[in-house]
Amino acid sequence: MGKRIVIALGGNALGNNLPEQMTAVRQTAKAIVDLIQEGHEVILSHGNGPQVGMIQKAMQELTRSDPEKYIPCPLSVCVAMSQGYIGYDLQNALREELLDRDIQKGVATVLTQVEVDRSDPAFQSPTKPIGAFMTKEEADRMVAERGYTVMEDAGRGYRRVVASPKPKSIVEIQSIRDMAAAGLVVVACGGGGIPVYATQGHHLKGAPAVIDKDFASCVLAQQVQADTLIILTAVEKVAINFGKPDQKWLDTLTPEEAEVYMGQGHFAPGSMLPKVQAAVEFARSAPGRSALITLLEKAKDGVAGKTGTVIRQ
Ligand SMILES: Nc1ncnc2c1ncn2[C@@H]1O[C@H](COP(=O)(O)OP(=O)(O)O)[C@@H](O)[C@H]1O
Ligand SMILES: NC(=O)OP(=O)(O)O
Repeated sequence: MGKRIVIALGGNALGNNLPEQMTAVRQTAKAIVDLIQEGHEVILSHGNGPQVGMIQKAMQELTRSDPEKYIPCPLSVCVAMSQGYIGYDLQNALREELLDRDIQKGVATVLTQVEVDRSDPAFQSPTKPIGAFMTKEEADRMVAERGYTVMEDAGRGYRRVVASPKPKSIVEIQSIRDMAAAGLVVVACGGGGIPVYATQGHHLKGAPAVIDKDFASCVLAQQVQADTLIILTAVEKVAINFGKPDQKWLDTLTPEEAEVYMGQGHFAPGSMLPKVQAAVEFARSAPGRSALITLLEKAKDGVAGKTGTVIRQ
């Protein structure tokens, strides 16, 4: 029987630049349409780290070129632009793949706002890497010239980091539910959602942050009553002792086991840790719910129980 599945797409599903994204989304669309063809209802979310960094840098260069003509562009607006641009490529790749297989199904991207807490301590300590990788020298220059906060990102180089508050609720959730109920493939909560907080009355104000897409996808999966949250990334399974001689790939994890491993530092912060945290929170949110972490091209096998790491009670 078909399941309702929320799929969070990681960086390798989108690539790091415009041409890479155009190519990557074709493979991504094939993996997703495989699941749709098997009768599953799919709601998609995706990351935006490289893309939002690129957009933000471009907007900043514009302002630097003529500060009187081009006023600074808030980070929340850059997130909205990244949702539009990534949604555009995903929508088209999915549309094409569905038509090629004679599946009559619409695809729609929802520009999604996600509420955060204005007093979230994350605003005071940036942790979310965005944009391209830099050498130590490039990073030092950006700190001096632009006032960036930079961090070393999992042994891969230096990146700018911005605040990443926790998602509380999804503003457009009813529209997402309605569109999914109407049979559309919905792309929502891209880049973790446009971070906003409530001010006076019904007004929502954009926040200078990038929400983690795995945490936002967990909220989305709960709020659409999904059966499964699938986090697609660059590894087939989650490991303990990752990258060490005694590395061990995990087929299943209970929330309790995951907590023990988290406490022992097996999952890297900013990469595997938020995925495992999101998977645990979803698995615990209601009986019968499970999360799967696997490779994009293994999504179908993972849903069939043949591979990936499954997190369930
Ligand atoms: N314990 C672990 N098990 C598996 N992968 C891990 C682990 N710790 C860190 N990783 C790394 O985390 C990466 C996934 O994180 P990241 O690349 O940030 O995700 P995304 O796919 O969302 O862009 C994997 O490709 C792997 O290199
Ligand atoms: N917003 C977000 O989590 O993006 P990445 O997955 O690209 O880091």
